[in-house]
Parts: sequence; structure tokens; C-alpha cells
Amino acid sequence: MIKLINVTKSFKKGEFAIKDLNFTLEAGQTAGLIGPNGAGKSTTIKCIAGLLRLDSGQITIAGYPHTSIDAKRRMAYVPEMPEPYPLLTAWEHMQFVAQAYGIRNWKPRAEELFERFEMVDNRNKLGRELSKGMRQKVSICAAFLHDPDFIMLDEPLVGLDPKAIREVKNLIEEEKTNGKTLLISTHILDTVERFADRLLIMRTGELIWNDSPLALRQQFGAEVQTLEDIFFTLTQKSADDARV
Ligand SMILES: Nc1ncnc2c1ncn2[C@@H]1O[C@H](COP(=O)(O)OP(=O)(O)OP(=O)(O)O)[C@@H](O)[C@H]1O
Repeated sequence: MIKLINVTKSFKKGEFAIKDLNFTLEAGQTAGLIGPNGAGKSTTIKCIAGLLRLDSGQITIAGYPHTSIDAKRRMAYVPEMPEPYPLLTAWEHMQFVAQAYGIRNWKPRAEELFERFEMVDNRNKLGRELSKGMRQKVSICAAFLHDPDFIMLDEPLVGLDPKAIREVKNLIEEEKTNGKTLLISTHILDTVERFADRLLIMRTGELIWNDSPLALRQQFGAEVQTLEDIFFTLTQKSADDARV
């Protein structure tokens, strides 16, 4: 479903934000993308979403180049820091997405999402008037409106209230059940443990783990119990190796 081949992106000459990244996600997989601050998670997601130009490498979505219309139709992206259009209302964002994707009967799904995320009373607020959490909610509602096959969520739980956090988790569960492919970047390791059947662990722009959580546990054996322990062991080891 999603394939990255030797993807490299730098913002400054000689400093790689991501370097030679290779991974594949099969249809129906949910991948947790984790790593310390600055590891390259958001850059990876923005590259896949076609928001950043690659220095080199290739990305395909369902076999289509990631910047093509065919790829974009199939994907959705919830950014870490959503920036709504300042002069569109929350509801007009839904209308905008519906028009962009050519969805005819979009209102029932939009209403359902607005109810789930308690945005009904805020539907007429302008983008510039929305709180941080409300921006996040509109971005999530908009991402799930066109029934995408592949959904990227960058820190989806940050800034949300408990009800919205629960709804995001429910949505992830529903999309998994419906066979959708998800890539979730988060620092909340409990979320990864609950949902991910593939772990992508990054450090300083490189992938240092790409396998199932079960394989990770098998590799580390009984002495490290939690994903948190393994995360620290793995990312610290990689930092130590880099210093040698
Ligand atoms: N617009 C930019 N201009 C210059 N450097 C950037 C830019 N965006 C990211 N970087 C750099 O690229 C590297 C990877 O950043 P990225 O935001 O992808 O990390 P991250 O893993 O998502 O971090 P966090 O967990 O803090 O969100 C960092 O060294 C960062 O400073």
C-alpha cells in the first residue's frame, strides 16, 4: 500500500532530517512511528503527504506516485499543528473537503463526525477563532470525511480533551476493523502498544527498528518488559553507537 524507497530529505546542506528511509506498509496495517524529538517523524509524514519535496528517493501509495491525484484521493493527513483557513467556518472546512474530493452525500458523515467531536455548537466559528483543540478536531473530522484508505496522524492526541481522545481512539479502531492502513506518529507509547501491528522507530533521521511489537519483545527478551523500556534501550543504544 505504502512504499518508501531510499527517501532522503534535508533542510540544510549536509544535515539530514531523514536519510535513506526504506519501509513498506501493507494494506490494513497500523504502524506506530516513534522516536525522540527531532528524529524525523513529522518530516517523514510530510514527505509522504507530498508537502515536502524529496531530495532523493521514491514514495508510492497503492502503486501511484505520492504526489499524484490518484495517491491523494486515497490518503488523509492530520498534521501536528493544524492551520485552518482563517476566514472559513469549521463547517465550511468540511464543505471545502467534500468539494475538493467530489463527495456528493457528505453531510450525514460530517454531522456524525461533528457530533462525535462536540463541534456542532462550534460549527459557525471561523478558523481564526478556533481554539487549539478545536483546530485539531476540525482537522480530524476533515481527514476522515472522504473515507481514505491510508490515514496519517501526526501526534493526533496532543491538545485534545478526554472525550475527543476517546473518539480518536475509537476512530482508529474502526478504521483498523475496516481494513484501512494507518501511520500514527506519537510519543504516547501506550497508544502504540494498543493499536500498532508494526513499529517504526526512528532516531536522527534513520529507521532503527521496522518490525512487529512481538518481534521487538522477542529480541529484547524477558529482562525488558514494557515498550517504554525497550524504546529507551534502543534509542539510547543507537545514540551510544553513533558516538563511538
Ligand atoms: N522547516 C524546517 N527547517 C529546518 N529544519 C527542520 C525543519 N523541519 C524539521 N527540521 C529539522 O529536521 C529534523 C527532524 O525534524 P522533525 O520535525 O521531522 O522531527 P520529529 O521526530 O517529528 O520531532 P518531534 O517529536 O519534536 O515532533 C530536526 O533536526 C529538525 O530540526
